[in-house]
Amino acid sequence: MKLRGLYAITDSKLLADGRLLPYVEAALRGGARLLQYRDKSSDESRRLREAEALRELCERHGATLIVNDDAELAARLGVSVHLGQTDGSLAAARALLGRQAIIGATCHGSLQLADQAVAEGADYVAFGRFFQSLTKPGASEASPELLEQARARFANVPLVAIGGVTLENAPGLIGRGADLLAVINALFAADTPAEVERRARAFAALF
Ligand SMILES: Cc1ncc(COP(=O)(O)OP(=O)(O)O)c(N)n1
Ligand SMILES: Cc1nc(C(=O)O)sc1CCOP(=O)(O)O
Ligand SMILES: [Mg+2]
Repeated sequence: MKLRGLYAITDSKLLADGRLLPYVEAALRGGARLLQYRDKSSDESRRLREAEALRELCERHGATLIVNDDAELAARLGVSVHLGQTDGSLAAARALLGRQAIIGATCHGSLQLADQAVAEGADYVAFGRFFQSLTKPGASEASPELLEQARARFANVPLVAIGGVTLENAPGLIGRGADLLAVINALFAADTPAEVERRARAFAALF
């Protein structure tokens, strides 16, 4: 499967009070290709329930579900995983999830971390944050030039750009080589599902 396009990431505050499923479905209708379930709580039964519901939505819309941080939950559901630098080893996740799963890795602003992640079998590498992020203001920074360097270095590895991505700054990231734009606030901080769908369509049309 070609990894390119809008990569929507859930947020437990923006998608509270019954918004999770209608807003995610709107993003998928609008063309999001990947969906990351990002929930930092320790409520295991709610996490399982929500992830199962998201898997069903993704299946219906031909999108790929990726669980943030938690390779065991991903294995339980038979889906994919995204791991940060302190979220466990990529090799262990591969052993748990098998060859079919997509395993993504956070590489911050570092080509060296990306080299390591690719050597350990990551299916994509994620760089960020490129801009001010309302969701994760303290995330370490990456420069847009880094994307160009990564593009030149990794011909066949999909590159994800994350952190403060908006419809305004997205074309510059794609122009520098991003294959996937990972977006939370600029997609889901919306008053209605219709607005989420409109934004997702606009992001998807950039590719
Ligand atoms: C696509 C994508 N890129 C980067 C991250 C950040 O991962 P991490 O550094 O582990 O931070 P948390 O998201 O777990 O707070 C991501 N989740 N997705
Ligand atoms: C989860 C996350 N990781 C980042 C990183 O740089 O690694 S930035 C980020 C938050 C992305 O949300 P928004 O689109 O609202 O800025
Ligand atoms: Mg993490």
